[in-house]
Order: sequence, then C-alpha cells, then structure tokens
Amino acid sequence: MVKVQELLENRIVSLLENPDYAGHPLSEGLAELFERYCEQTRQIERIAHISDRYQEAERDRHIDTTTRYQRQLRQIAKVMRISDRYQHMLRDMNERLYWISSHDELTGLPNRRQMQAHLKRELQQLAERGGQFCVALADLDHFKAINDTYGHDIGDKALAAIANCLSEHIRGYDLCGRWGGEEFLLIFPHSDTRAAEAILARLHEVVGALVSHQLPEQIVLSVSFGLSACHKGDEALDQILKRVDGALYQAKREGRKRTVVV
Ligand SMILES: Nc1nc2c(ncn2[C@@H]2O[C@H](COP(=O)(O)OP(=O)(O)OP(=O)(O)O)[C@@H](O)[C@H]2O)c(=O)[nH]1
Repeated sequence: MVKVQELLENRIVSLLENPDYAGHPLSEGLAELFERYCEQTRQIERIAHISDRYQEAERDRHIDTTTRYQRQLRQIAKVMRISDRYQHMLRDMNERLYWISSHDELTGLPNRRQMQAHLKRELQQLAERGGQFCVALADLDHFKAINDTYGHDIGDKALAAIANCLSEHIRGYDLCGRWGGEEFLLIFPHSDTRAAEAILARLHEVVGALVSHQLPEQIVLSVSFGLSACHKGDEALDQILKRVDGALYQAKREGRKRTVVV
C-alpha cells in the first residue's frame, strides 16, 4: 500500500516537473491538489504519532505498580552500570597519569621528581626519629662510546638493562630511580655506609656480569658510584646531593668501576 502511494506521488512530482507540461491548463490545478494532499498526509502522521504516545501512556497506566517499579529498577541498574564503567575509566586514567608523572618511561623506574620526594621523606624521618640513611649516585662508564658505536637504540636498551639490574639487586626497602641521562640515584634507608657499600660492591659484580639478549655480546657494562651517609641535623638536600656528586666525580677520575664514599 505504501509502495503504491509512493509510486503515485513520484509520478505526480515528475509530471509537475516535466517542462513539456509547463503551462498546461491542468498543471496548476494538479499542483494545488498535490500540495493539499501533502499537507493532509503530514497532519495524519502527526495525529498517528500523538495517538501512539497516548496508547503507550494508557498501557503504562494499566500495568501494575510492581511491573512499573521493576522497570524503573532496571533503568536505574543500567545507569549505575554506565556510571561504574565511567568511574573505572577515570580511575585507570588517574593511575596512568600518576605513573607517567612519577616514573621514567624508558626504564620504568621512579623519575627524578619521585626520588626527590623520597629523599625529602627520608630527611623528614631523620629529623623526627634520628638514625641515618645513605644516598648513592650511579653513572654508567663510557656510555657515550656505546651510543657512538652501536647507536642510540642500543644505548637505550643498555640503560633499561642497567636499570633493571640495579633495581633487582638492591634490598626490598631500598630505592632506585633514574636521576637523568645515564645517572641513577639509590637510597638505602636505615643504613650506614658499610652496609650500603656492601650492596654497591654486589652491584658492581652483577652489572659487570650482565648478559642481555637485547645487547651486542661484546658490550661490557660498568658503573661508578658516589656514596654518602645522611645523619640527623646534616645539611640540606641540595648539599647532600652535591657531596654525592663530588664523590661520583672522584670515582670517575680514579678510573671508574668503583665506589667513592664521602
Ligand atoms: N641512548 C641514550 N643516551 C643517553 C640518554 N641520556 C643521556 N645519554 C647519553 O649519555 C652520554 C653521556 O656521555 P658522557 O657524559 O660523556 O659520559 P660517558 O661517556 O659515560 O663517560 P664517563 O661518564 O666519564 O664514563 C651522552 O652521549 C648522552 O647523549 C638516553 O636516554 N639514551
């Protein structure tokens, strides 16, 4: 039925648009008739729509309260599911943002900002409870030569391998982060320099023996460390870091692959 109606409408439209019948005495009458027909069709559709809505409302009026209540419950449950999903998404995004702002992308270690926060916390604890902790700065030896010989990509892989090796071989409560470039900072809470030196001696060994299938076999890595202890009432953070940096510089000057304690 709809199809027949559509065909007829199309036929009238094409007749009215046909230039051969332009000015034909019946054209004007047909156009007027067609315009009225279209208007009436639009009105019928509007009435049908209103009637559908009315019937729907009537149907709803007659369903019992329990059914209506259950329907509303289902709608609320749906909204809650959407809200839950949205909140999970936000939480994941927040966690990811936090991770990005506090970690180094290449090595996955805490970044400089995070390590500075750890240092401040350690100093705060010293001020409150006394005791001591140690800080070490590590720097890869002859790293520029690795970059120059094998390329930056291999250099990056060497950095990631060293980061992994250092963080795997410290104690569970020690901290290791990327300080920048080819430098790593290590914090040894509640430790004197003897205890920290023993750990660094182990790190010299494991770094020297490091084998990674990601790196060319002929690469042999080593690191130099500057180490210092912090006590209650010691100087401010930047002074401590300056001291450790000086020790590292001395380790480099004295031939690398060693630890200098100040
Ligand atoms: N591949 C790579 N290289 C880096 C990155 N950050 C710093 N470097 C490189 O590390 C090298 C450090 O070079 P230098 O400061 O001369 O130190 P070195 O060659 O290790 O020499 P010593 O420290 O004296 O033993 C430079 O070539 C930097 O470009 C990084 O994220 N990826």
